[in-house]
Amino acid sequence: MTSSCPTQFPPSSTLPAAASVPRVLSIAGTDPTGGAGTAADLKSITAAGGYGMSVVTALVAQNTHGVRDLHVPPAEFLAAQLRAVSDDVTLDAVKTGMLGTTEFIATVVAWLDDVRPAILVVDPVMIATSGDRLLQPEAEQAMVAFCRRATVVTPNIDELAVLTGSPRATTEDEALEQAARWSEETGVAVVVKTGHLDTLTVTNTWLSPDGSRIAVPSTRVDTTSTHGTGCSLSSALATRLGRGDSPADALAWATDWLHESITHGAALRVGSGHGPVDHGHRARRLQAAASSAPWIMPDAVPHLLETPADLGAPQAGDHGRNVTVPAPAVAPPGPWTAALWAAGAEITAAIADSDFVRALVDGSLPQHAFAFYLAQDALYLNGYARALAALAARSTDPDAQVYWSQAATGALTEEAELHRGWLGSADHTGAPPAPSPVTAAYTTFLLATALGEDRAVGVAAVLPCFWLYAQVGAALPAVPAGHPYSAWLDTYRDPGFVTATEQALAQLESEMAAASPAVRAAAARAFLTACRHELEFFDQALRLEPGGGAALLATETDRPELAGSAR
Ligand SMILES: Nc1ncnc2c1ncn2[C@@H]1O[C@H](COP(=O)(O)OP(=O)(O)OP(=O)(O)O)[C@@H](O)[C@H]1O
Ligand SMILES: Cc1ncc(COP(=O)(O)O)c(N)n1
Repeated sequence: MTSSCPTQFPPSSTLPAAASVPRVLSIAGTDPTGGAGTAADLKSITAAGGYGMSVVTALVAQNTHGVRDLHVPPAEFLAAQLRAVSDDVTLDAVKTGMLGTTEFIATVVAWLDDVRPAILVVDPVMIATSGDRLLQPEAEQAMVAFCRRATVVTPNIDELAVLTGSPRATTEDEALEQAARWSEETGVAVVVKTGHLDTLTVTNTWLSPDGSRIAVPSTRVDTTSTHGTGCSLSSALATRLGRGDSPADALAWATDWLHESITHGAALRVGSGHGPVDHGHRARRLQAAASSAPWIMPDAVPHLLETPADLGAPQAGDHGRNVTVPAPAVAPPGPWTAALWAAGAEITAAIADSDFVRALVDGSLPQHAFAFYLAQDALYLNGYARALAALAARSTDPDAQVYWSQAATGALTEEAELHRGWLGSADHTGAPPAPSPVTAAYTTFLLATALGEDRAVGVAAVLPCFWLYAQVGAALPAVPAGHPYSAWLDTYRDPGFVTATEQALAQLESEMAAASPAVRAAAARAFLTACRHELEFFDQALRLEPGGGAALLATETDRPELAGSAR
C-alpha cells in the first residue's frame, strides 16, 4: 500500500523537546550482512548517542563479497515512508546514503522542500567497495545537484571526482583543492576523506565554503574490514551535529570512534570478504569499564600466606581464567615477588593488550586523550610522591629510608618536569586540571595504605607503578620518524627507572619475608589492587569524549560554521 494516510497525531515538535538525544533519520539502502547501508547507519547513530530511524530506498542482496541483486520499491512508497516519519517525528538530522535513481533523488528533494531538517549530511554513494554500482550512471548529475542542498557532503575520492567534474585525485592536496573549489562555488561544506588514497595517515578534513579547514588525522589500520566505513562516518557525523556539536567536535568524535570500530572489525569474524567494522566496540568497552564488580574477590588471596606457593596460580582480575604469566622485564629478586608477579598476570597482560597502550604505541591515540593522560599523570605523581615519603617516614632501616625518600623526590622531579615540558605549552588560562575519579581513587588508596596499613602492605601497594611501567617500557617497539608520541615513549626507556624498580622489588621481597602470614596476605591484596588501579589509570584517557561531555542541543547561532544550512 503506497497511499498516504491523513496525519492523525501532532508531530513531536508540539511535544516537550527531546533533551539531548538527537533524532536522526537515515535514508539508505540495505545490507543484510549488517555492515553497510541502513544497518550500519542505525548502529552508528546509536553509537554516537542518537535515536536512529530508517527509511529504506532499495533492498540490496549483498554480503561482504559484493552485491547479488537489487529490489527497488516504487518511488511512491519511498515518499510514503518519508512522510510517515516526518508527519510524526521532529528530525534533528538527516543522513542520506544510497539513493539509487534520479526518481528517488527527486522524491527525497520534494520531501526536503517540505521538511527542511537543520542538518543534512549527504554521503553521495555511487559505487560499493566491491565495485558494484549503487547509483545508476544516469543519476550521477542528479546526485551532484542534490549535494548542493547538504549541510555537509562526505564523498570518497572517486565520488569527489564526479562531484567536482575532475579527474580522480591522486594526492590529498589535489583532493582538498577540488573540494575547496566546489565548496566555495556551492556554499556547502565537504569532508574530504583520504581512506582511498595510499597514505599512512587517513585524514578527514572539514572544508568550509570560506576556505577554513579542520583536519582530523588518524593512523591507517591494516585491515580488510572497511565495508561500510563511509556510511558509518556520515551517520555518526550527522548524529553529533544533530546533537549540537561543532563541526570540529563532531568530526573528531566520528573519526575517533570509527577508528576504534575499524581496528576491532576483523575480530567479529563476519564474512570472508571485506568485513564490517565493529560499531559496538566502544560501547562494550565503556560498559565493561563501568562495571561495579569487585576487583579482587575474597578468595583470590588466602587469609594467611605461609609460603609463596599459597598464593597459587594466576587468579586476579574479573574472570579467574587460566592465564599465561608474561615474562617480567625486571626479574623478581625472590620467591615472594615471583609469586606476586604470577598472581597479577591477568592484569599485566590486560595492560599490554589495552587499547590505550596499543594506541600510544601505534600513534593513533587522540591528542585530547594524550593531553588528559599527561595532566592526570602529573596529579598522580604528586600523590604517589606523598605515599613514597610516608614509607620513608615509616622505615627504620637506613637504606630503606634513603631509598624511599629518593623515590619520593624522583616522583616530584618527574611531576615538575611534566609541568615544565609536556604540560608547559598547555593553555594556562583555564582552570587547573582536577584529578579524575580514577586518579583520585588510586592516589587515595596509595596514601591510605602507606600511612594506615603495615609497612609491608604499603610497599606492596606502591610497587606496581614501578614494575608495570617498566614492563610497558621494555615491550615498546622502535617507532618510525614522525611518530606523534616518540619523545614521550622514550621516557619509558629510561634505564634509571629499571634500577629504581629493582630496588623497590628488593624492598618488598625482604618486607614479605619478614612479615606475618596475615600481613603478607594483606600485602598481596594491596599489590593486586594497585595493579588494577594501574590498568584503570592507563585506560581512563580513552573513556573521555573529545570536546567534553556537555550534551546540549545548540541553536544555530552557536554554530556559525553551519549557518545557511538546512536548505
Ligand atoms: N584502513 C583504514 N584505517 C583507518 N581509517 C580508515 C580506513 N579506511 C577507512 N577509514 C575511515 O573511514 C572513513 C571512510 O572511509 P573511505 O574514505 O574509504 O570512504 P568510503 O569509500 O565512502 O567508504 P565505503 O567503503 O563505505 O564506501 C575514512 O575517512 C576514515 O576515517
Ligand atoms: C546499501 C549500501 N549502501 C552503501 C554501501 C557502500 O559501502 P561499501 O563501499 O563499504 O560497500 C553499500 N555497500 N550498500
